[in-house]
Amino acid sequence: MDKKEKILNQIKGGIIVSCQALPGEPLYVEEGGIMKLMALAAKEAGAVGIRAQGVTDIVQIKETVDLPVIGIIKQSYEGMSQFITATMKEVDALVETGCEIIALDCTLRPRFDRTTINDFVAEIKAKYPDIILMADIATFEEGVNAEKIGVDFVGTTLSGYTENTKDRPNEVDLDLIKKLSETISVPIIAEGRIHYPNQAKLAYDAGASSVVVGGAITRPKEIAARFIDAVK
Ligand SMILES: CC(=O)N[C@H](C=O)[C@@H](O)[C@H](O)[C@H](O)COP(=O)(O)O
Repeated sequence: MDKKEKILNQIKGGIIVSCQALPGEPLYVEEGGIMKLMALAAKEAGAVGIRAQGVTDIVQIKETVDLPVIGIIKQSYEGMSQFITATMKEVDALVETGCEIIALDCTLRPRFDRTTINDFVAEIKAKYPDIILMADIATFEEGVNAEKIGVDFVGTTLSGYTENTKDRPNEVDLDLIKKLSETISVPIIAEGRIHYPNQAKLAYDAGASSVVVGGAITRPKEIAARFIDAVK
């Protein structure tokens, strides 16, 4: 069994917990320390993988739990909408951490340097032939394109967060999961706006191979707000 197949088997059918806090969020600590504990809690609960942001958190999480890690680096660049692992600089840093999968923005939005996502993925694969990539996409067309350029997983992460998808309901995009899973053969990772356990189940019913849940587990401010809004 090759590395990719092994990871797919590890994460298939389970819950990957996204453990992220960015500067400005209550659980963000520059020197880390919090997200590795979130990852430990996730692992003890039976999570099959972790998604994490930034070198500090990824390294600490890898020292704490022996689960496959999907690594990203969020970095904004002027004049560019992409901010999840947007350039080779972030890919290089993620490879260095040893995270098993690297996720990157694979939307078809224009890029600041006038390159295309197809060129960028080709460049990454030429530099790191064994790399395992997850494409974070927002639309069906982007998922189809991501398979064509040879990514290993397609994630619905960005549905609802781009100009042409911002009107979609604030919940998991089951239609996108279903349509993609009926069309492409690359495994689909359902991610984004899964707030309740039954939505994770519905994502599987729609054809996902794996499911990422973030804020509903690891962002207490978001969870508290949901309760507070409900009783207003
Ligand atoms: C759009 C964007 O920047 N998404 C990020 C991607 O890594 C994270 O902020 C999300 O928490 C993650 O995708 C999990 O989604 P949710 O927290 O909704 O379960």
